[in-house]
Amino acid sequence: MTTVHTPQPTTLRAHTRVVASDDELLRLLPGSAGALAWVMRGEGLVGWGEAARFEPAGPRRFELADQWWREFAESVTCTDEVRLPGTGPVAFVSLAFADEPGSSVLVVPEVIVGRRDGVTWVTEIGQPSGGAFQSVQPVRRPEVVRYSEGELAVTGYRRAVAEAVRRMRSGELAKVVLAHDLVATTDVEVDARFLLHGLAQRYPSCWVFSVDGLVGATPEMLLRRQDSAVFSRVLAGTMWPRPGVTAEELAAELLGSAKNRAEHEFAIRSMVESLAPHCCSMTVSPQPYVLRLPNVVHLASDVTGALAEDASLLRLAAAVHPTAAVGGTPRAAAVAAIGELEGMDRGRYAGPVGWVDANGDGEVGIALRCAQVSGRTVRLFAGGGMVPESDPDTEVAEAAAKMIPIRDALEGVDH
Ligand SMILES: C=C(O[C@@H]1C=C(C(=O)O)C=C[C@H]1O)C(=O)O
Repeated sequence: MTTVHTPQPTTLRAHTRVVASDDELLRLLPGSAGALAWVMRGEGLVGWGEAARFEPAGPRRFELADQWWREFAESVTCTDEVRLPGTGPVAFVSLAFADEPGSSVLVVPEVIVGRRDGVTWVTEIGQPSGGAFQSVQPVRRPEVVRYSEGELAVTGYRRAVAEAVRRMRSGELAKVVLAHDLVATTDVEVDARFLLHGLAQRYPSCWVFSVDGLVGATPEMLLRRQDSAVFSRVLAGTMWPRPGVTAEELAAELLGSAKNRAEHEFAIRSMVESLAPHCCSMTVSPQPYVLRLPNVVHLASDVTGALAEDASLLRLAAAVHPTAAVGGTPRAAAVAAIGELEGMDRGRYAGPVGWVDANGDGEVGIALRCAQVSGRTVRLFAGGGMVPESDPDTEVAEAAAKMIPIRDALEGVDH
């Protein structure tokens, strides 16, 4: 079902102006409820309040989202004194991984504060109650965090991986990305800002995000569109630190691993093949490089393209989602196997998350290293790409390594 909450868009006005502020964007979020963010190294966008919301669902969710946003943005009377990507009205977006149930969300905040190349602006949409800048409520931290199994326990995940490997060895599939969940329960309602602050501090090379309770720090840029230029950072192929192995040795091991190189190749190929029809030229890193994070290292490749047509970010995202970094190869068979073998609803995990502006520009990452926050309950997700050589125990360890960012942020490690 698709639901809309658009309070008389024809009456809405948006005003963007420069503000003299060097406050950290994430520290401006006045409260946890409705906190919206897309920030890396102090730049990006934060938002709060709700001028409009749209919840598309099902296989047409991208198209419905794109259409709604275009119509909404056109109906807003905008005075933009800054004119940069992300100024004027913006929708924060978070789309479901799967077609069913496929609950996705677009939120247009009443207040957006953005920063790019040191320029800080505020956009007010409608008449924000309480004005643009509100007093910031103290950030709550949990004292107790208890973990329990989610919809797919570790034992079930190990079994799902073993079955996927069996199917791939019999030639049914080439790659499939499986995931499982974990539930954390805390003593007080989780403050999205507490997670965001911890993630931003420890993962400066990731995009920290918060959209409608989905909070995380993704290292993977699905697509950035700015005018006719598109960019993607594709990740696939992962190792994690072990005692006695230096960072250099780990990076060399990853680059030399045929299994990880094969996983990476599938992901790159899926991105290139689905983006190429929309581009007149494309370049791909000649060799993957190693992206080092505190918890894991990944094989990474950058893809850039020049658009051949005026396709919005959401239309392009529809074409490339899910890449074989989070789906598999062949795509349709992999998505079907994910539904069957996981037997859980991924929700918006592994879907596109980010923002779009009125020009159709914006950024969407893949919602990874994230959790769905709801009151005192936090549902964490992580997984990995399977190929015929995958080992179930190693895959269980990989998913555990990928849950570290959210676990540390929730437990307040180094806060
Ligand atoms: C599926 C996840 O990550 C994806 C899978 C990877 C892999 O299999 O090596 C690496 C990065 C991501 O594209 C996750 O973080 O949950």
